[in-house]
Amino acid sequence: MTSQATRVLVLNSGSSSVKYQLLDMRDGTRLAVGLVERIGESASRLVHTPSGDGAGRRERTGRIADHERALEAVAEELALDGMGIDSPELAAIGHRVVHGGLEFSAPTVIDDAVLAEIERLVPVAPLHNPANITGIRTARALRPDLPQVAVFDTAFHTTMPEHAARYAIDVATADAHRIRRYGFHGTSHAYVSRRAAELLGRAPEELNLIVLHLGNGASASAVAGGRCVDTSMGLTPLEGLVMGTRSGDIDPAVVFHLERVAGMDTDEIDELLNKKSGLTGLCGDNDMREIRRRVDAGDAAATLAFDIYIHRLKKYIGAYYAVLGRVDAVVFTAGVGENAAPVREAAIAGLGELGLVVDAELNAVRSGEPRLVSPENARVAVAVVPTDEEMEIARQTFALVDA
Ligand SMILES: Nc1ncnc2c1ncn2[C@@H]1O[C@H](COP(=O)(O)OP(=O)(O)O)[C@@H](O)[C@H]1O
Ligand SMILES: CC(=O)OP(=O)(O)O
Ligand SMILES: [Mg+2]
Repeated sequence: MTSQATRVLVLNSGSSSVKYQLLDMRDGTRLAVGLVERIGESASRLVHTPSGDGAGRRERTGRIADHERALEAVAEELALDGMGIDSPELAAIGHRVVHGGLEFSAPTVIDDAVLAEIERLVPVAPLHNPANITGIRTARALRPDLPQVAVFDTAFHTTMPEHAARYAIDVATADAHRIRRYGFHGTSHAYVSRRAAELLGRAPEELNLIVLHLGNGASASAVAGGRCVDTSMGLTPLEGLVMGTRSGDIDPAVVFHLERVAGMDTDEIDELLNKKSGLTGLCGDNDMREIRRRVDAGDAAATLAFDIYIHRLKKYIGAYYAVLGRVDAVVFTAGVGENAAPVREAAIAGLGELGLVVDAELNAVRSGEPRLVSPENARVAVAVVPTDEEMEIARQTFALVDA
C-alpha cells in the first residue's frame, strides 16, 4: 500500500443487486455511491453518483446479465470520473460477506483458503454467499495486487451466549454439521448500536438496545453493553421476522408436511420459503410503500400481510425486552425501519406499560439523520438510526490494511 492510498471501495453484493461506495478514509468522504439492481433481468439498472450528496447522478438501463457484468459496469463508471479501480489511491476493496460460519469473527484479508471457506458456506446462505463470491473473484481479477477484505454479517453475533446460539436439537448432530444460530446483518446492528449510543449521549457499554433492521431481509437483535446477546436470524437468514419474500419463523414440520403431503422436493420448498413467502407470499408485493398504499385503499390481503408483519415484530420486541431485562432504546433501521412511519407506530402501539411510546409528530418527520421518535419524557427511547453498512465495511477494511 502506497502512503497516499487512503481510498476503499466497498462492494455489497446481494442476490440480484450490487451496492457500492468509494470512500476516502482520511475523512470518510464519499467519492462515489451506486447501485446495480435487477441483475439478470431485462430491465437492469445502474445508478451512479460521483459524490455522497446525489449531484451528477448517471443512470444506465438495459440487461446486465450477471454479477460479473455488473462489476465491470461499476468499474467503467468509476473510471469515467477518473476514480478507476486501477487507481494507486485505492488501499483495499472491502466486501460484505453474509455467512462467515464458525471460522470468521473479524474482518479478514481474503486469500484462496478464505475464499474456499466462504464457498463451503454457500448451502447456509444460498441467496447471498454466491453473489459475494462473484464480487470477490471479479474484484481480485481486476486488482490482484490489492488487499481484498471480507467483512462478515455473522461477526457481530459471535458474542451470543450458547443458550441463545444453540437449537434444542441433538447435540452430536448439531455439532457434526455446525448447526447453530449465527445471525446476520451484524455489520448494520453493530454500526446502528454505536450511532444510537451517540444519539442518546451515552457510552455503548451502559446501554441495552433492541435493534430492528427492517429491509428486504429483516432481523432483530438484543444488544447489551455493545455486545449482541440474541438475534432473530439463525443458521441461515430465513429465521425470525416476516421479510419481503422470506417466511421467517415457521413450525419446521411445515417442511415435512410439504414433502409428504404436497409432494414438493427440497429445492421447491427452499424456493417457497425464501423467495415466495413473507410479504410477497401473503399479498403479492414485497415493497412496504406499495403495501401501505394498498392498506390505505382498503385492500384486505395487504392489510393482513401488514398485520402479520407487525405481530411478529411485536413478539420479538417483547422477547428481547425479557431477554435484556431493562431496555434503554428500541432502534429502527434499514429501508422499512427508516422510512415507514406506520410500521414504527404499529410495532410500538400498545407497549406503553413497557415504557414504549411513539410521538406521532416526531414519527412523521422524514430525515436521513439519527433521531428520537419517542416523547421527551419517555422511559424507553424509540429511535430511528439510518444504517450505513458500506461505511462500516470501509472503516473495518481500512483499519485492517492500515494497521
Ligand atoms: N419510503 C418508504 N416507505 C416504506 N418502505 C420503504 C420506503 N423506502 C424503502 N422502503 C422499503 O425498504 C425496502 C428495502 O430496504 P433496504 O434496507 O434497502 O433493503 P435491502 O438492503 O435488503 O435491499 C424496500 O423493499 C421497501 O419495502
Ligand atoms: C442477510 C440478509 O438477509 O441480507 P439482505 O437483507 O441484504 O438480504
Ligand atoms: Mg440490506
